[in-house]
Amino acid sequence: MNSALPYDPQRLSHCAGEIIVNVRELAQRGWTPATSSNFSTRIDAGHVAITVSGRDKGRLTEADIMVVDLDGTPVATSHRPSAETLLHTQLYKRYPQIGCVLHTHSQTQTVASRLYAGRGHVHLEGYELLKAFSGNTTHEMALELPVYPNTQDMPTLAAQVDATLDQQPMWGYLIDGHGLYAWGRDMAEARRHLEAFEFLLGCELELRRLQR
Ligand SMILES: CSCCC(=O)C(=O)COP(=O)(O)O
Ligand SMILES: [Zn+2]
Repeated sequence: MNSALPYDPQRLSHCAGEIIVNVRELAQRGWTPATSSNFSTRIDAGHVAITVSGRDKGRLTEADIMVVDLDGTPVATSHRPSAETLLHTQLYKRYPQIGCVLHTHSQTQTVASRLYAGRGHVHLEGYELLKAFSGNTTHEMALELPVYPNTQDMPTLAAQVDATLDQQPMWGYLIDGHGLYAWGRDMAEARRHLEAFEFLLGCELELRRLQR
């Protein structure tokens, strides 16, 4: 380990590479329009690799990934971390086993967040794809995906997320008119959860359209 840094730079390089490759694929699907979205992976118990604020997430390079501690304070960099860093670090702080947090702004996620904001959640039931969420072994179950009001006040939003996590385990949530957060123990699991939410929200929107 480089003694000048409180984290392993090789581990940061690995995390950055993983974010770049995966986010490029998500961006190609149109899930990160207009510099939106943010992404992070855990470096170690006290440090997180996260995207720099305002960067084009479809064209990320290692220079677009920085380090914060679990309070969201930049470490050994003058870059500004994602405006939504607290929504990432609250999960790493609360769950030592969480290794990756992904936030995207696909059209499906955003439209669903608008339609279900009044209800406060999207009810997902009976889908085989519910088994994509770790811990679920059958389609014979229901999952409530929370929808929180959008705000620029991250501590308020984080407090609402924490209040839900006190009541129920979950792998993601929507923010009204904004997008989706999903997470997992590593990039593969977080991405599986993100893709499952995207697919299931698309099914719910299509069902609504057909039932009109
Ligand atoms: C232009 S998108 C508005 C901010 C946002 O919702 C987002 O996901 C990106 O913010 P960041 O600071 O992480 O670039
Ligand atoms: Zn966002």
